[in-house]
Amino acid sequence: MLTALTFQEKLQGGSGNNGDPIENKKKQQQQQMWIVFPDAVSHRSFLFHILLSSIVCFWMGRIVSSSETTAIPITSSDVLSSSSSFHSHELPPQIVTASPKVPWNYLSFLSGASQNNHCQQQQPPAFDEPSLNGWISNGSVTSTSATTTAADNVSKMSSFRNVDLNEEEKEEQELASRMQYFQELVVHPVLLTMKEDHQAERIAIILDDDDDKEDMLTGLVQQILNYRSIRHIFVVKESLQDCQDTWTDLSQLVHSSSVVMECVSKDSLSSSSSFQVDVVLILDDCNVFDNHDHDDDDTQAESKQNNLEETFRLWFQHLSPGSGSLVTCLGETLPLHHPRASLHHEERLEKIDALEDADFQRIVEYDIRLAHSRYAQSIVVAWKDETSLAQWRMNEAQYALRVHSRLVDPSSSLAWFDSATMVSLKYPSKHSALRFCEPYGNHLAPEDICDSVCSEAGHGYDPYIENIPVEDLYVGKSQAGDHSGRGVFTKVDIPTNSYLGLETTVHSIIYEWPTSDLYNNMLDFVPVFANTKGNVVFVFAEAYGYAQEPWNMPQETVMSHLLNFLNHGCNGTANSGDFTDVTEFTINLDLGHIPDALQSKVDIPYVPHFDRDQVKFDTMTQTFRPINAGEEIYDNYMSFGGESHFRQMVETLRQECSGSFGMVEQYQKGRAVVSDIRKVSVPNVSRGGTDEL
Ligand SMILES: C[S@@+](CC[C@H](N)C(=O)[O-])C[C@H]1O[C@@H](n2cnc3c(N)ncnc32)[C@H](O)[C@@H]1O
Repeated sequence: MLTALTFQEKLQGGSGNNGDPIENKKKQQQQQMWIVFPDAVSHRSFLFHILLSSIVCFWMGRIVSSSETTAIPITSSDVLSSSSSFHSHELPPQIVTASPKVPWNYLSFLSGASQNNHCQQQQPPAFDEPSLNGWISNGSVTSTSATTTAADNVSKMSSFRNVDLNEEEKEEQELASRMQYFQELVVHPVLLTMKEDHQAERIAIILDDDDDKEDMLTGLVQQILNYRSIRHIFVVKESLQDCQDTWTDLSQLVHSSSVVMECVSKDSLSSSSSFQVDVVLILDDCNVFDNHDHDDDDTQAESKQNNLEETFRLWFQHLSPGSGSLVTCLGETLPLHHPRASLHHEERLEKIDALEDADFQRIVEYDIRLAHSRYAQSIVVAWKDETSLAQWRMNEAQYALRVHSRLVDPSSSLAWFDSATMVSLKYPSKHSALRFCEPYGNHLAPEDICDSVCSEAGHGYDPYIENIPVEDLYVGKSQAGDHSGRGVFTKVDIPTNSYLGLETTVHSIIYEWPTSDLYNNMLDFVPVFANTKGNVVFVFAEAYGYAQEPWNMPQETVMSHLLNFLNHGCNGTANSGDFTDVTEFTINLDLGHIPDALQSKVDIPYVPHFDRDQVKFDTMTQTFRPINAGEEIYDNYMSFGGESHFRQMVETLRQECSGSFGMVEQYQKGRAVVSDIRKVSVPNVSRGGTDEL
């Protein structure tokens, strides 16, 4: 059993809380919702609104002052200052009955002070002044969410230019702004990319006990509370005693939701086997606001490394199976020429090593650029399972949908982060990619990875490799076999290692994994779809595309232009694409997995270079033999089924190379409908064909 102090239990009864967090959050929003008149609203109705609000507030004040609750002489500041000495027997009887564990800040909610604040919020702001109570969304309606302090931070930021502040206040606001930026960029990427059926309910935060970390912790909790799925937040401290300082602010944040906040000591954590969370944020090593680098001596560095491994392993055990993820800081991103860069890089890789050693299957990093700092902070996200990284690779609209559906109130709580920000974070920095293959001590990347991914062509396409434009190619009757249909030939001599039609392959049609997933589901669950015209999209991918699983989820790519018509070179006659020293007839199908040479993914957890360049690798075709003018260009189809259909792909090739009809050929000759093809053949198997030119 975990030793833990529960400061906040579900508030039921007295608070009007019904136990459903979404309902409660909505209810609170409704309580705090206020209307901002759009510019188009006439001045007269605006004045009318002020008048109406004043009358309502006046009467509300009368009602409140005559009620019992105003007898409680507590204001927000009273509450804050008395937090550590609070005892439940000091509560007025009626509230104790309502909820024995009610935090006393609930009293301020009931008190006149709180009601008055509510009324003040009803006052529409003057048009030429920044809002101090919320974030104006599209000039029409706005609401403050459960995380009012987050909205306060935003409004503080918005008042930078307009309000006459002294230096100290300006500095304070700037700090709040920077903090919120960091908090948003740490919390949202990981929560937004949790799998749809494994959204985060339980989350743990580890921060050290520096004074300035208290505000950081409060802000992180505010951001986390934005998520409808969150049920339980654990704050992990050295001892339970350490929670005392921050607890007042924190419990205030969750007071009206049914999220449970709990303080957990590190000791109790290591002795507990039942404690499970979906996400852990380990931010005690983040150097966000001071710019000092703490140089460790060798012994310190070694023990730090051992601790890291232990910590990560411990969290690996406590993370929920399937989708558990860990977020931590990787350190500053120093420029390559910086005098401390090597040492720094060594430290970064040690952390990555520790994560890999703790069994994390996929690791990505992204940079948070802090205006005041010389360099960026690298954040690393590690997942227990290898398919989670695919969630990190969605498009802007998909992220936007998630922001919309997962957050209670994105418009008032997010000042910096949105779906477009997420897109900008989904690729690791060039800095980390460049550094990855550099030899530092024992942290060399595996040699084959360096050869195939890092050093091959650097970033982008290699300027020293010749590109043969599609104008130099033509389509003719293939010489691959009787039923091989059309093929691609060259008008010019092509040297070994040339690119083919880069100018068109960059326009390849990529069915990203969510799209592939969608149409495969449609075919599985709505079989009639296979015989509709809509299925042409599927036929196109099946007949002319090739599969990859760069992030362990199958997706298809179809080349544009005439390169679509490249046929497979049977019996090792391929002269472009993947080079293999085995053929479809000699390859060992009992391997059970696709050979490394045909892999479209790199099977180690952390590969920033590949992550950045994946689309390039998937859309690029190069020759590996010289090809003379007039010769047919052959591809190597053996990898086209991806990992999941590797065996079926090779078996299909064996048949086609023995003279049987290929998929599109059957389709075009009317010998099969696609539903049959899907049954007898396999998804992603072969490119189509016809012998009728
Ligand atoms: C991408 S298409 C290639 C262009 C195709 N030949 C056409 O005319 O549209 C793939 C199809 O070509 C056929 N094909 C490719 N290579 C072949 C080969 N070596 N022998 C027989 N058929 C082949 C298969 O039928 C496969 O479905």
